[in-house]
Amino acid sequence: MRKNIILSGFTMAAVSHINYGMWRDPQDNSHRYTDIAYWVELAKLLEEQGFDCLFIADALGLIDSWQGSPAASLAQGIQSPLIDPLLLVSAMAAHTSRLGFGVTVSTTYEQPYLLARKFTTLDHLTKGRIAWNVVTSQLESAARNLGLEKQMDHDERYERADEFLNVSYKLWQHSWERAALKRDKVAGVYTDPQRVHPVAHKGRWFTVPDAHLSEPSPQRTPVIFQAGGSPSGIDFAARHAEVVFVAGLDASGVKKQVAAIKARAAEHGRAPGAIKFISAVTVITGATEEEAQVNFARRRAHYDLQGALIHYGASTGVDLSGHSLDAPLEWQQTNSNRSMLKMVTGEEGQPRKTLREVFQPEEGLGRQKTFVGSGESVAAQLETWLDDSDTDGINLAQWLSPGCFEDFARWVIPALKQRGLLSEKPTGPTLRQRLFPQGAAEPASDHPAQQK
Ligand SMILES: Cc1cc2nc3c(=O)[nH]c(=O)nc-3n(C[C@H](O)[C@H](O)[C@H](O)COP(=O)(O)O)c2cc1C
Repeated sequence: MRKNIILSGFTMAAVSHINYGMWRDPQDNSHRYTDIAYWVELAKLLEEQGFDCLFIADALGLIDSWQGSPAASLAQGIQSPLIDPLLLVSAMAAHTSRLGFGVTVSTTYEQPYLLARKFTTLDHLTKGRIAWNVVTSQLESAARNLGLEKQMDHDERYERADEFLNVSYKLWQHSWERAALKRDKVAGVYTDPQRVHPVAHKGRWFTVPDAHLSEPSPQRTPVIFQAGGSPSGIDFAARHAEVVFVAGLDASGVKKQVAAIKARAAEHGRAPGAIKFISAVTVITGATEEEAQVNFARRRAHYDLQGALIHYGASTGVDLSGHSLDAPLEWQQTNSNRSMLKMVTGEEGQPRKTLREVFQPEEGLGRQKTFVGSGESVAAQLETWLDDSDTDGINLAQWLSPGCFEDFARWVIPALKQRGLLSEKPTGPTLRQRLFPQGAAEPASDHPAQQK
């Protein structure tokens, strides 16, 4: 039985993430996303209610594949305007002591030497509570504005990501011995230079000859989160991820992805249990079943179906503006997010779903698994979902800000506790030790970060 499920709050530094249209609800606070007090309040709320981390998605360009223009996404606030999530963390860290922060950064447009320093800085400032959600990006608009004519090829992006992480591991794990830090005021020696080593990396994408610029932080390597489930994404996750964020409409589909990643991880020599899995879910709850249904009706009244299609089209590289809601979507090889596309088009030979079935289901809100009901009812549904999908926790999508987290904390968390699903919350000092209570602050010995 699960005794310690992972609770992560899922949002983006924008007025609307995947809660399309909710910003119009008078009770919603997302419009305050440029106010640091908004983020501090959110972090404090999640920490007080026992969440393990705040997971912040990101994108690097405008959402412009709807009729070839960003006009609709700008008008409807679909993931634009958008600010930089990494810059929010230190303020939230200053007001919390236990909450982890999983921040999305793409390997396609960064340099490892610079990004490794940013994560080391945040690991120091959070005292070991930072995680990196490693993505390879999916938007043509990002490529165009970051020096490329078009996106790098899908699988090539993962090859670059693999080298990116290997260089980063050298900087984080192998460049500085902890004993290098003397801090000897009398002798006037801060660092023993003999114990700081150049990483001497020369690869296909990156050249980093020298040592890491920052001293080692509590976790050294941030906890590695990953999201992306194409064959190359699965292989990447199996090698590097410690937490995988899986997407899926049904438990059996998610379970298959989990099994595929676990099997591949074993081939890479990683121990069973080396990777934890979370999936995105939406929860609409209340004091009673009736109140939950009233809240659900209210969310549906604000739900922006076109906004959902605008975002999904941009992520998958398909312009859905001319596509009938009642026609199934055909699989096509795009250079964007392939697992997200397959979620709707299905595998060859499977019955395919229409856009309406996926994005405006009777019982849900958009393409996340949705649970509606009283706290006890949601806790029961969640337990079944975790068992059937073989996942370790949830990434709870923020539908009403911050009301949906408050409702979850008030009604669902006590019911989860009663079921024993939160009965062994670890108190380890770092995020990695809370996620893997048997382990250390630094990555496990079978993780590639530890291989020289
Ligand atoms: C559940 C999930 C969440 C994702 N979140 C992000 C994100 O926040 N930002 C981003 O650039 N890419 C995101 N991606 C895209 C992937 O991380 C990946 O970099 C790329 O688009 C290829 O995905 P694929 O392997 O599924 O084809 C996400 C993918 C999945 C499946």
